[in-house]
Amino acid sequence: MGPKVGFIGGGQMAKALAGGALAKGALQEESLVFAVPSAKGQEALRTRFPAATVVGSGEELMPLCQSIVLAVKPHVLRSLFASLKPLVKPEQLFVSIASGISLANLKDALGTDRVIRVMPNTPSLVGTGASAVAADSDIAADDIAWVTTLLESVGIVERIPDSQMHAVTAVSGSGPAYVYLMIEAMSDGGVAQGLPRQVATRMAAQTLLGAAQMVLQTELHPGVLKDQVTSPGGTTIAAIRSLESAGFRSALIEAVAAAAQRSQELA
Ligand SMILES: NC(=O)C1=CN([C@@H]2O[C@H](COP(=O)(O)OP(=O)(O)OC[C@H]3O[C@@H](n4cnc5c(N)ncnc54)[C@H](OP(=O)(O)O)[C@@H]3O)[C@@H](O)[C@H]2O)C=CC1
Ligand SMILES: O=C(O)[C@@H]1CCC=N1
Repeated sequence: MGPKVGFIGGGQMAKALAGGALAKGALQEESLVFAVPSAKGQEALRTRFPAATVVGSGEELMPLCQSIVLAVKPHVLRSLFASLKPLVKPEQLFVSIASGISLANLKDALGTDRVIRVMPNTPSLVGTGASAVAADSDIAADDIAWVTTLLESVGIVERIPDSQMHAVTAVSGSGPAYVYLMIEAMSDGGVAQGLPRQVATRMAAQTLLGAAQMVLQTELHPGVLKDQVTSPGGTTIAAIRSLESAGFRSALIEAVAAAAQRSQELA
């Protein structure tokens, strides 16, 4: 068994990352330690990860782990810094997934330079995550490699400067929610046209998946791919005309701007 990997926080995102990495063999369940305060949360983690260690607080977890993922809500993390800082050892690596807390703040609050900031997203659970990694230039190559390998086991990874974290949070961190909204709405449209709900949702979801794969695999501009679907005088251009008049593109651009602004406010 390798060095222990701790998760302070065991909610949606910690479970998505740990579950996805376990499924790909990038982490071993016996090496995992989770810290969550509630008995209910602890029980859920013991059921989900029976070979992992579950403790009640970050202070208990700290001495057990070599690498520690900070996976609590940003305001909770801020409240934990004072109790975690005295327990930090120079050999420990910290990986924060909390939105809105900069690398500089994290390093200052933890009293160590061995900090990497990551913005993952929930599709990591099924191996199709999109994660951005920010680290200062003095971070060891081994530390970056460990985090990158972990995240690549659950999806794609982009290295970005810390200053772009608000933008990435708005596009890929929060982005799955926008896509679920679109799938739900397309499904509603299908139901309105007489399709059974299950058929409509499966067709809508697979259509988004297929279109996304076309963008990633062909590397063609999305506009070129859109033109390939759009026959002159056909059904698709009728739908696009309707979407444009409803401000579909502008709504998405403004949604990303709103999320980025909220990320800045939370910082
Ligand atoms: N959800 C998402 O799509 C994404 C989230 N993030 C970031 O990930 C972080 C976690 O988000 P998410 O997983 O959604 O949050 P959840 O609300 O799902 O989980 C929060 C977890 O924190 C635990 N917790 C609360 N207080 C403490 C404490 N004092 N010590 C240790 N653990 C505690 C909770 O335990 P209990 O249940 O016992 O209260 C729970 O397990 C956030 O900072 C968020 O910004 C980043 C990218 C995407
Ligand atoms: O909504 C949030 O604040 C978090 C950050 C990115 C996704 N969920």
